[in-house]
Amino acid sequence: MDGPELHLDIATVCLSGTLEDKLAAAGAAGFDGVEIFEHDLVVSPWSLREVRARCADLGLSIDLYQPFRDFEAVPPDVLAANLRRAERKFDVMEQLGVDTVLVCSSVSPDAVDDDDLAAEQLHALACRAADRGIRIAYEALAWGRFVNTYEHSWRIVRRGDHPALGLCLDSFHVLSRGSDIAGIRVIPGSRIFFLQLADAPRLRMDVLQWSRHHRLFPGQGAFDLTAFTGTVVATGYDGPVSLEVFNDVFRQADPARTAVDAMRSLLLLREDIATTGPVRVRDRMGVADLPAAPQPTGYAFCELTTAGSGAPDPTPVLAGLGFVHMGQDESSSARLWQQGDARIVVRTTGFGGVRIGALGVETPDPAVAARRAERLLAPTDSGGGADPAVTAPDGVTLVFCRPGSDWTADFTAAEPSAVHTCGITGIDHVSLTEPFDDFDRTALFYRAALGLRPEPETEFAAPFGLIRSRSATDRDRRIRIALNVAALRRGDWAPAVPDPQHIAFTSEDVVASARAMRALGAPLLDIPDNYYDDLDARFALPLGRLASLRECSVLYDQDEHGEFLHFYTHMLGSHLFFEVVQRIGGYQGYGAVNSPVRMAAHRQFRLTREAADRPDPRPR
Ligand SMILES: O=C(O)c1ccc(O)c(O)c1
Ligand SMILES: [Mg+2]
Repeated sequence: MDGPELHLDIATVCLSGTLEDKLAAAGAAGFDGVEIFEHDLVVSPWSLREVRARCADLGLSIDLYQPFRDFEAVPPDVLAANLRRAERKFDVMEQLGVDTVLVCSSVSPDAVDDDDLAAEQLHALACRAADRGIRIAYEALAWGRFVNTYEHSWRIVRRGDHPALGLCLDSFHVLSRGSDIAGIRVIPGSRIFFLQLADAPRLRMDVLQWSRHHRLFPGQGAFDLTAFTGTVVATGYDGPVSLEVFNDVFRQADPARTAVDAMRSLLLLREDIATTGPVRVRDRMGVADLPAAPQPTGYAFCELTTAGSGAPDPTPVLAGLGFVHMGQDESSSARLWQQGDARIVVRTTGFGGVRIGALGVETPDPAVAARRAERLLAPTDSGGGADPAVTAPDGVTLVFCRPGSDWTADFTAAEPSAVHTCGITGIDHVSLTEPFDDFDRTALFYRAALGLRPEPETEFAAPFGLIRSRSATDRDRRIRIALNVAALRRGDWAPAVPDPQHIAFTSEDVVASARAMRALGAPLLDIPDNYYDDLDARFALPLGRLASLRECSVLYDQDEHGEFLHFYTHMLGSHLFFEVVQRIGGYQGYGAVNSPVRMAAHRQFRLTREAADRPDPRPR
C-alpha cells in the first residue's frame, strides 16, 4: 500500500464471519493481501475462481495458503498419503493463484524424531512443489512434537536444501518460548518465505492454548514486535508482513472493525520500526505518509455531557471543588468551569447520564494530529467546533487544540461568580472504563493517536471482581490516560456500576485542598479508619501527617520515585466522580493499590444513601 515495497497482509483466521465477510473487511481496511486459512475456503460456497476474482476486485493478493499439517518425518506409507494430499492442495493453490503454502511442524503421533528424515521428506515435497511453481514455507509451531523452535526449523530447512523450501517465521512461536531472536540474523532473507506477526499478553499457560485464544495485534500485548520485525526485515526478507491472530473476542467481533484495528496496529508498528530501527530497515518501512505523532503539551479541557433536567448536575460539585463558572457558549448551551489550568466544559445533550464526552488535547499542530488520527482510520468528528476532532473507539471525541488558543472565546463571560480557589492547578489524568471486548483496541488507539507510550499494566482485586488497568502517557507526562476493564463479568450479584469514569485534578497541597473543598460543601468520599491503621503499619508515616490524611480522607501511596496523595468525591449519578491528586518527587503511578478502598467506599455511600431514600417501613 503506502510504503514503496512493504506488503501488509492479514490472515483470514483473524476475522469473524464467512470468507466473504473476511475478504470484504480486509479490503476495506486497506490491506494489500491475505493468507487464506484452509478451513475458511473449505466451508465457502464460492468456487476457487470466484474467490480469486473477489480478491482481485478488492485489491487483495492471496499470498499464503495455510496450514498444511503433519507432513514430515513419517513412515513411507504415511509419506505417500501426505504427498498425495499435498498434490491436491497444490491443485487448489494453482487455481487460486497463490504460490506459497505454509507447512507447520508436525504434532502427529506418526512422526519420528529424525531431522535427516524430516529434511529429506520436505525436500521431496519441495521438488513436487517447484514443478508447480509453488514454494514451501516451513513453520515451527511452539508446540510441535519434535520441531518447536525456529532454530530447529532452520536447521531442517538448511538440510532440506531446495530452493523451493524456506521458512515461515511467526513471532508468536518465537517469542512465546522466549527464544533469542539474535539467531534470526544468520538466516539469509531469501530463505524466509513468509513473516507472520502476533502479539500476546504475558501469560503462564500451555503455549497451544495461549496461541489459539489469546493472540493480539502488535502493540496490544507484551511482546517486542518492533525488535522482532526489525530483525527479520534486516535479513533482507522482502515478502509480506502478515498478521495471524487467533483470538476468542475477534472471532466474534464485527470483522470490519477488527480489520481496522489490525491495520492501525500495523501502521503503528511500521512507524515504530522506521523511527527506531537500523537505517537499512527504516528504508524498507516507507512511513512517509503517517503524519508525526503529536507532542501533547497538556489537556485543553475535559467535556462532560449531561442529559439536563432530572439528570445529575455536575455543576454544584464543580462549585464545591472551587471551580469558577467562566462563561457560556450561547450556540450550544455549554458552560465553562475553570480552576487553575483545569477547564471543564459541561454540555447538555438531552440524553444519557453524566459522561466524559470529549477530551481537548493541546498540541502544537492540531491539523497534523487530526490527519494522523484519520490516517490511523479514526472517524472524523464534528464535536470539536473549529478545532479538528476524531472519535475514539469508545465514543469519546478527541479534540486537538493549539496551546493557548482562544477556543474559550466562544464562551461569553458569566456574571462574575465568587472565586473560591481550592488549590487545583490542572488535570492530572482521565480514567475511563472500557468494555472487556474493546479494552485492547481502545488502549492502542489512544496511544497511537496521541503519541503516548504505555506504562506498566496493573491488576487489583476490587470488591466486585478483578480490575485490570493500563495507562499511557507522553514523554513529558502532560497527558495521562488510564483505562480500566473488569477482567471478567458474570452474573448479576455485582452492583451495576457499569463503567465508571473519573477526572483527576492536580493540587500542590491536597490536604489544604480537601479542607477548603469541605468548607465549600464538596461531597468528598469518607475513607474508613481501618485503612489508616493499615497505612500506619505499612509506611510508619509521622503521626501528625497520618492524622491529617485520616482527618481529610486522603489516601496515600509510594513508589521508588516519590509519594502520591489523593482523595475522591462521591459518585455523581452512576458513572462519574472526581479525584484530586498530589505527586511528590516524581511518583509515576495512579494509586491503583488504593482503588479497592475507593470502590468499597463508593459502594458504602451508595448503600447508605439508598437506605436513607427508602420510605420508613414502620407504621405511623
Ligand atoms: O494453531 C495452529 O494450528 C496454527 C496454524 C498455523 C499457524 O501459522 C500457526 O501459527 C498456528
Ligand atoms: Mg503462524
